[in-house]
Amino acid sequence: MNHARIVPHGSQEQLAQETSRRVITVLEQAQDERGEATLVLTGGSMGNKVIQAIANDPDSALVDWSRVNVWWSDERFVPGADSERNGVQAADAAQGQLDLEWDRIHPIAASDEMSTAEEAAADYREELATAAEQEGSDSGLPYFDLMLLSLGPDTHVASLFPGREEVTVTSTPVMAVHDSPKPPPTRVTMTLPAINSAERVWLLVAGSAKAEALAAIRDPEATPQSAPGSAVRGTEETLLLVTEDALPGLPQDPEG
Ligand SMILES: O=C(O)[C@H](O)[C@@H](O)[C@H](O)[C@H](O)COP(=O)(O)O
Repeated sequence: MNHARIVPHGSQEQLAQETSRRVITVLEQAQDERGEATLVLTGGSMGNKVIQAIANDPDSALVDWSRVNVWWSDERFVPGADSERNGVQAADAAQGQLDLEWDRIHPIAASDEMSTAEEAAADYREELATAAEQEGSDSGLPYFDLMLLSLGPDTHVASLFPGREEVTVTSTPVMAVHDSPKPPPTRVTMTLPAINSAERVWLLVAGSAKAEALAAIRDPEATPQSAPGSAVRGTEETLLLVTEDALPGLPQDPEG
């Protein structure tokens, strides 16, 4: 992952707050340039802390939230109100503080809306393609200003797990995942080409429990199959936003 710039932080709180500021800056700039901004959210505890930090950040008023499009890189295929849903956790973290427009929020369909994860994936592909068409693009994907991702302890990102065929798929931007090694077993995920279409990809890596995974994705021998997190890159920028305790060799932060 030599293409990625590592940005260390002293604690998870600092990581959340500084990432919040970075996100706000990107969204603001995108709105200045294009009139709107598009953010792809991630699940995971650090991703939720970032959303919470944005919701509590006085500078979030610099963004016109009614012109922010929100997508997810993956979702657990469970009922819509289930607290395991990344979308439900994101809404809880935002605490109603961000004045988003309902029709710009794009959750992946839940298991009480569609009968299979394949249907939910097809539905998301269509929604993405429609958004792309509205932007005058036939690529099947709208312009993503920023893709936030969280690194799993096994190096997974979104629902792309090591050793699984989903990491090699290039024929579709979104697919169903069955028998996921991490529960719940059924999921819907963006594939690597969709993730890597984003202008900026920022990978959140927090805590000493992620140190091995971080080393694995930075190993020059890493492949998408051995360490999916090693294969993500933005078209303009790839950042590893990390806490120092996830970086071997740097001092440990007792609060991290
Ligand atoms: O769908 C999931 O199971 C989660 O979204 C998962 O992909 C998560 O993002 C990472 O495992 C990092 O999670 P933490 O930040 O909680 O360690």
